[in-house]
Amino acid sequence: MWDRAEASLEEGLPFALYRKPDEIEIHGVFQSNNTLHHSKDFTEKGFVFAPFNSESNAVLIQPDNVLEGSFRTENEPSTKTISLDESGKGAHIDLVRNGIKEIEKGRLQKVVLSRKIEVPISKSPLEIFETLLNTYPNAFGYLFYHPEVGTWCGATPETLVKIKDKKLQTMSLAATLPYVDNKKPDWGDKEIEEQQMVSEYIGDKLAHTMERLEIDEAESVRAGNLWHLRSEVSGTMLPNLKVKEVIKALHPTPAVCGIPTKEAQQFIQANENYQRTFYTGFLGELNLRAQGELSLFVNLRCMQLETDIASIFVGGGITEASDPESEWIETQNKSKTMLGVL
Ligand SMILES: C=C(O[C@@H]1C=C(C(=O)O)C=C[C@H]1O)C(=O)O
Repeated sequence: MWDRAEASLEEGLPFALYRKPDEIEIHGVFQSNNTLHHSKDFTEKGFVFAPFNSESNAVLIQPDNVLEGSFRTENEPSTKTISLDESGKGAHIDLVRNGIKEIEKGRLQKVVLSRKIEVPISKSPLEIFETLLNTYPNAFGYLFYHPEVGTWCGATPETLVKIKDKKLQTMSLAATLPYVDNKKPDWGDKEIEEQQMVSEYIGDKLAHTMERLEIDEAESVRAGNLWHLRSEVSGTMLPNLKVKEVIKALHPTPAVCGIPTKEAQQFIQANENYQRTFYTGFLGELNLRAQGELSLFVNLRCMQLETDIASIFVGGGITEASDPESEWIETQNKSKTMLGVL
């Protein structure tokens, strides 16, 4: 599979390699020509790669060749010290301040604001991906390539939605604290409320589409060097509900956009200093195992790889209680997930 991926990179042919959280199998979806396909309604078969902007088309890699292999994780001792760069601090703090002002004016309840960090790289995409798989066995790890889209990889802790036999699973994931050895996180009211907002939003969005819907209590989950708060959400879809409607209801959730969605989207578009493209979009398996079965993840803790440079994308949820300096530190901490594999 690795040779095949290497050859596809050389020949400019699209593919995706991925490993689901806590699994050992690696899957490869390879397309045998370089056409740029899109998914119209998520009934197609393949690997989907969708941008943040829900109005734009989702890219589809057609499964001309599907390969499976296993990957034995070697726990690579992390000898690396990650050096963080303070450039971009002023701009990010201003962005967060503007977000807080907008919330104070009553136009928004929450908005997720992000930035892009460019770093030089010397490793190949496959080398980076291998390190990523070794470093983050609990994440959804992927490497995506399409000559017209670019090369992306990531290790995301967040499920957008899984569907099988009309049973649906998703999650409300928000709030962040750094991981400290042998210590449980001590969540403040700001974090607890921030995550509850996401849970309530998902509940409201899905309620009318489900026969039954359960939202679990929030629990602390570790994602690399970070903690998050997560509630698992599960339900049974109404018989005639289409997958497209579920995705439309869920993407983008306030874990990556804000509340209300449209106003938050507009604020992000007008104020962030770059284009998110596929960061905070979603990706994963579409009808590959069975029609109506999918496993999609939110594109977080990710980066776009170019020949000598990687662009790492990081953001955080802003509410009225946010402190701009802490939000800057949070994005610095989040950047360590990808910096750690370069
Ligand atoms: C936006 C990101 O992460 C999201 C935002 C979080 C937060 O605001 O605390 C936590 C997890 C994710 O839902 C990111 O990692 O870039």
